[in-house]
Amino acid sequence: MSQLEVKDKTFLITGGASGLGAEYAQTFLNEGAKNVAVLDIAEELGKATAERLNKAHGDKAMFIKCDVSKEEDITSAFDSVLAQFKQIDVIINNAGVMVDAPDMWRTASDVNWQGLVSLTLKGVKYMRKDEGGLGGTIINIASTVALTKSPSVPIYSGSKMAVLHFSQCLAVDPFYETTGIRVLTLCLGPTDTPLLHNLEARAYEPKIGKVVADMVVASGILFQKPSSAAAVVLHMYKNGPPGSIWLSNENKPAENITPVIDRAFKDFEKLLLP
Ligand SMILES: NC(=O)C1=CN([C@@H]2O[C@H](COP(=O)(O)OP(=O)(O)OC[C@H]3O[C@@H](n4cnc5c(N)ncnc54)[C@H](O)[C@@H]3O)[C@@H](O)[C@H]2O)C=CC1
Ligand SMILES: CCCCC/C=C\C=C\C(=O)C/C=C\C/C=C\CCCC(=O)O
Repeated sequence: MSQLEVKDKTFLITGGASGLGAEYAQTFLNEGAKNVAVLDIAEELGKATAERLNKAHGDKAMFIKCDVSKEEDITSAFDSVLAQFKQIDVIINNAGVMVDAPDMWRTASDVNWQGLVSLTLKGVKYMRKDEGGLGGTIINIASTVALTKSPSVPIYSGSKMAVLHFSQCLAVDPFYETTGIRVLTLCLGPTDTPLLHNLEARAYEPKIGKVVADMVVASGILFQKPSSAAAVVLHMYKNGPPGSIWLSNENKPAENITPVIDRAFKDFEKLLLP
């Protein structure tokens, strides 16, 4: 597969006001993206990010306040991006929160899971070639917690496993041949953003949170640089075959882990199929 162009493409990035989403916006504009729409619940931060991007890249970015856990926000933000930029070629479903605490897990699950599903479905409807669209790319952000067992954040981990499985099920052949839409998934390891601050308060139970937060410090787990994650997303966008799943961990280059996941599913099939 030849490399896909970033030039002339319009990106929609959720959770793009700060953290990794803002890093992805910057990276794709540096690569010549035509436009970037930043959707985020954080209004002041989002406006400031769009202003910074516009200063550096000449009015190519816009910010839209959007809480991805709210269906009406997603619909109206999607329509606003189309009204302003006339097209959407790439959606990066990046918005996510890691809080399993009792008063927060439902909202967090709506953001991490339902919001991502909703925007993916909206993107598919708009982009699909078999219904008059131009095709495109949808990048869904999962986590390495979808591949390991994290006892402190089982709800967050479950939502990321759901993201991974939803994306791979959606992409099964002949999805790409029919729609012209590449669905790509990123399993991201610990990366140095505010998501990893205040770890103790993020567990489903404070006692466990303290143990794990201490363990994370004691074990010296590397929090990779946001720029490493962005380099992997750029690589995936340019080179990722439809349905592929990627790893970004410990500042290493992009690794296509689709064969590893497929092998595991083949083992399940051996158990299940006659
Ligand atoms: N930082 C890390 O170690 C890892 C992050 N990830 C995933 O990467 C994605 C981005 O994470 P970070 O940038 O690290 O987090 P972050 O906390 O630094 O930034 C998250 C952004 O999402 C926005 N956001 C939160 N709730 C929202 C909502 N309801 N609607 C719209 N936007 C909302 C925030 O305002 C913020 O701008 C998330 O999906 C996260 O689960 C995955 C694995 C590791
Ligand atoms: C309450 C402490 C939670 C620690 C979770 C740390 C980061 C999770 C962010 C991710 O999305 C995935 C990245 C890395 C996972 C690394 C360690 C997880 C350890 C959690 C556990 O064992 O419960």
